Amino acid sequence: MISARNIRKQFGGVDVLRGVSLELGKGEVIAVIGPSGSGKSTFLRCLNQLETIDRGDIEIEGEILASTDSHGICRYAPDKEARRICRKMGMVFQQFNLFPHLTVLQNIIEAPITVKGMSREAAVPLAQELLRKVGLLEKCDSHPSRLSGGQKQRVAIARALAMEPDIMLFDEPTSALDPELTGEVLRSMRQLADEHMTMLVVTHEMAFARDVSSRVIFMDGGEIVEEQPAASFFANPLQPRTRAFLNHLG
Ligand SMILES: Nc1ncnc2c1ncn2[C@@H]1O[C@H](COP(=O)(O)OP(=O)(O)OP(=O)(O)O)[C@@H](O)[C@H]1O
Repeated sequence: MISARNIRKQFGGVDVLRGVSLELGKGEVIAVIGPSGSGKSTFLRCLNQLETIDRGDIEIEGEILASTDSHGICRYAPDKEARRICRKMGMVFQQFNLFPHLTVLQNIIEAPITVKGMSREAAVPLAQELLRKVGLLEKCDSHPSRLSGGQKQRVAIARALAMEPDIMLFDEPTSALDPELTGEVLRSMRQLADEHMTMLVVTHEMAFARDVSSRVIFMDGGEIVEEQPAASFFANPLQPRTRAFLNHLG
C-alpha cells in the first residue's frame, strides 16, 4: 500500500508537483497518464526516494518514509530505515537500466545477493523461476546487448521481482520500445496484475490503462486533475482538460 499526501516538489524554483495525493491499495493497479512534463515520472520517483520531496507525507506499507510537520518542515526516515522501506517497491524504468557487463542471470541475482544477503543457492533458482515467468529462461547466459528491447524490459521486470517487492512501480516501461515489442512487455505486466501485484504504472498505453488498471489518474501541470475507475474514466471523463487530452490522442 502507498499513501502519498499533498506531495510538493520544485526543480530550480519551478513547481513540478503541486500537492499530489494518492492512495494505492493492496492488489490495486493504478495507471497514471498525462501530457509530457506533467510530473508523472517525478511523482513516481519521489515515492521511492529517487527524488526527495519538499513537502508532504509518504507512507509505504504502513511505514512512514517522509512526513511534514506543522511548520512545513519535511523529514525523512533515517537512511537505513528509508532504504529498507523503499525496498518494498520494485521499479522498472523506461531505459531498462540493466548492467551491460553482466549476463541476464547475473543481472537478476546481483541485488538479492548483495543487498538482501540471499545465498547464491537461493537466488539462482528464484531468478530462473522469474525468467521462466517472463518467457526468457533460455536467455539466462546472454548479455543484454544480445537481447531485443522487449526482452531487456522483461529481464528488468524479472530483476525487480527478484527483490520480492510488495509493490511494483513502472515508469513508462514501453516508451523506448518499437510498437511491435510493446505487446510482450504489456503481457508480462498484465500477468503480474492478474496475480494481484500492487502496481503503479506511468504509461502512454491507453489500452493498458483501460483494460488492466483498476483506476486511472490524469495528471497535468503537476497536479491530479482527474481520478476514476478505469471503465468510467474512458467512457465519461468529467474534466475538460482530461477530455482534451484524450481527444488529442484520438
Ligand atoms: N532532475 C530534474 N531537474 C530539473 N528539472 C526536472 C528534473 N526532472 C524533471 N524535471 C522537470 O520536471 C517537469 C516534470 O517532468 P516529469 O519527467 O516528471 O514529467 P512527465 O509527466 O513524466 O513527462 P514525460 O511523459 O515526458 O516523461 C518537467 O518540466 C521536467 O523538465
